[in-house]
Amino acid sequence: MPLTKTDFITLNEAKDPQASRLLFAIPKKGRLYEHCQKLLAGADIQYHRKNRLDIALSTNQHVSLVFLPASDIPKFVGEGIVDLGITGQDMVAESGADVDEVMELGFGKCDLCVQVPIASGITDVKDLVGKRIVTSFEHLVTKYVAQLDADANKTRKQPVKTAVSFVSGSVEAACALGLADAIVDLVESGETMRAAGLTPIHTLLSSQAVLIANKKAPHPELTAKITRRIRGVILAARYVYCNYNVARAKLAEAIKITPGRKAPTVSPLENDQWVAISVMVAKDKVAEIMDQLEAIGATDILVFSITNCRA
Ligand SMILES: Nc1ncnc2c1ncn2[C@@H]1O[C@H](COP(=O)(O)OP(=O)(O)OP(=O)(O)O)[C@@H](O)[C@H]1O
Ligand SMILES: O=P(O)(O)OC[C@H]1O[C@H](OP(=O)(O)OP(=O)(O)O)[C@H](O)[C@@H]1O
Repeated sequence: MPLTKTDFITLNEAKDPQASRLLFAIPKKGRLYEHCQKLLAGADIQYHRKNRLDIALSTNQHVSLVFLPASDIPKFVGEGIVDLGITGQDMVAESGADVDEVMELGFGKCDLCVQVPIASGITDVKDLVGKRIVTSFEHLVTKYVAQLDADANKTRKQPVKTAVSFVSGSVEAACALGLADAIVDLVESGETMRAAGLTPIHTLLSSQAVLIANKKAPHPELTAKITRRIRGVILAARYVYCNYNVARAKLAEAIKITPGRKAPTVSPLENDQWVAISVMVAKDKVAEIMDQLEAIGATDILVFSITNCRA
């Protein structure tokens, strides 16, 4: 049985008679779990989780971590049972929960796609009208299909209805098992889809992990502090720190290549024909940028990873 707000309050008050802690929901397993562990460590939210317990009190912040299924987190946050949470945008959309999306976190990226057997030859979602669709995203798909049916029925004498059935996992097997003509499921690398002989014909939404908050959450200062810390960790993961020397005559070109987030730091060298530049560079562009710097004669190009930052 899920823990109720009363359970949390009892637990909090027993541990902390001064004030209740901020309740922060984290996926208890699955694709987002390890990323969340890294985020918490980067934000220095320390805790000790006892074996099999789904609540852990932070030892250095006024926070209780609550480990929940990713699919339940939007509802818990929306209803104010917990104050903050991390889950996928797909889960937020499916739940219909009214939450504040505070920040995209840059991991857990995937698309929710309509997929059909390659052998079916179907290329248009309109051809699924009146057929059977299996999915774990029952609400989103029912809404989507209702619109498809409504459009199709405008021009039909006999109205048709597309059937949507729910399965909780292994959705990709539904067509091969004869349960469905199409499925709606998440796709990242496409490996699962291809292995099941399926092909995508439409994307319902693109998703990534997000930090969500209850709209009337108490503890606004602590929420803002945690948000700032998480933003710092996310930013640090996207950038590297680059240091290099370049001839003063090439400074303008160098700044064009590495403009930095605001502007690069330019320091004089003992040799006044040269300057040293320190600058943040997007991690996914660093190799290209190093090539360009070399091409203008920059030397001693060093790249460092950033463990944390505030920008
Ligand atoms: N292949 C994938 N690549 C990237 N992100 C994914 C992938 N599959 C799922 N996700 C993201 O991770 C979230 C959790 O998915 P996961 O399969 O880990 O669920 P789970 O822990 O089994 O969930 P639950 O037990 O709540 O059903 C999804 O809602 C989605 O946002
Ligand atoms: O495009 P891919 O990289 O293959 O990823 C897509 C798969 O990942 C998710 O399932 P997951 O592996 O988390 O297991 P599940 O089916 O038990 O949810 C999703 O439901 C797909 O099946």
